Amino acid sequence: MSDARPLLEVHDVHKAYGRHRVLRGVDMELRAGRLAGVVGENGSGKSTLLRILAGRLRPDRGVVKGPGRIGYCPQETVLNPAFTVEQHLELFRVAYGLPGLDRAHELLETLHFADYRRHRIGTLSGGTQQKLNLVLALMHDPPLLLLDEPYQGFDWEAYQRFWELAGQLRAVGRSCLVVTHIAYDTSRFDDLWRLDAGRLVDDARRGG
Ligand SMILES: Nc1ncnc2c1ncn2[C@@H]1O[C@H](COP(=O)(O)OP(=O)(O)OP(=O)(O)O)[C@@H](O)[C@H]1O
Repeated sequence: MSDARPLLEVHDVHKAYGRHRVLRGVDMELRAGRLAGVVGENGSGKSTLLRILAGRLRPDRGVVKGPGRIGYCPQETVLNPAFTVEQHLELFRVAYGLPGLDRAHELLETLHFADYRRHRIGTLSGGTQQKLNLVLALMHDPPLLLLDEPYQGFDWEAYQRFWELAGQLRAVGRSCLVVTHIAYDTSRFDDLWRLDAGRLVDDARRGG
């Protein structure tokens, strides 16, 4: 596959809530096989931007061109507390039109929570629910993943496993865009932007 065209192109995106102008001309290009980060203070508009990129929110102005299939992992989990992990996988399998759950089960192993397959969501810790949230966004193997604070609630081991998984995805040409207010570990990203005053600026503090 040619790498010439960006996987995601964002041009001059604006969004206001009433008079509160949150995004004021966001530009971005993301290529295949990249691990990208957007950092910014609480309330700077990171989740708003991600919702727009995921097609969940309409911008007031501007253009977003992305792949047809996107994996979106919102900050708040969208899980039903009465259903088990496996029932969630089955629901999403049908929604995505997948023939089976091999990839989903592989992801449970990678994130180390296969033992919870028959557990109801209401009995799981916040970190384990977040792992399922990630698997649901990933199980149809989309070329682009939009992850909003994906390691929220993770312990150190889960955090390491998340980055291993992100590395594996990058190696096979998938791209991840991670939104976080935690600005450490930024050397892990190939591309890093800071959302500041409604615009994305290249973050010069990135290491590596
Ligand atoms: N639906 C909404 N209606 C009105 N204001 C909103 C709405 N959603 C977000 N906002 C406001 O827009 C601003 C940006 O919110 P957003 O959640 O995008 O920021 P964020 O950078 O993701 O914050 P955090 O790091 O706290 O998650 C905030 O001031 C927020 O209060």
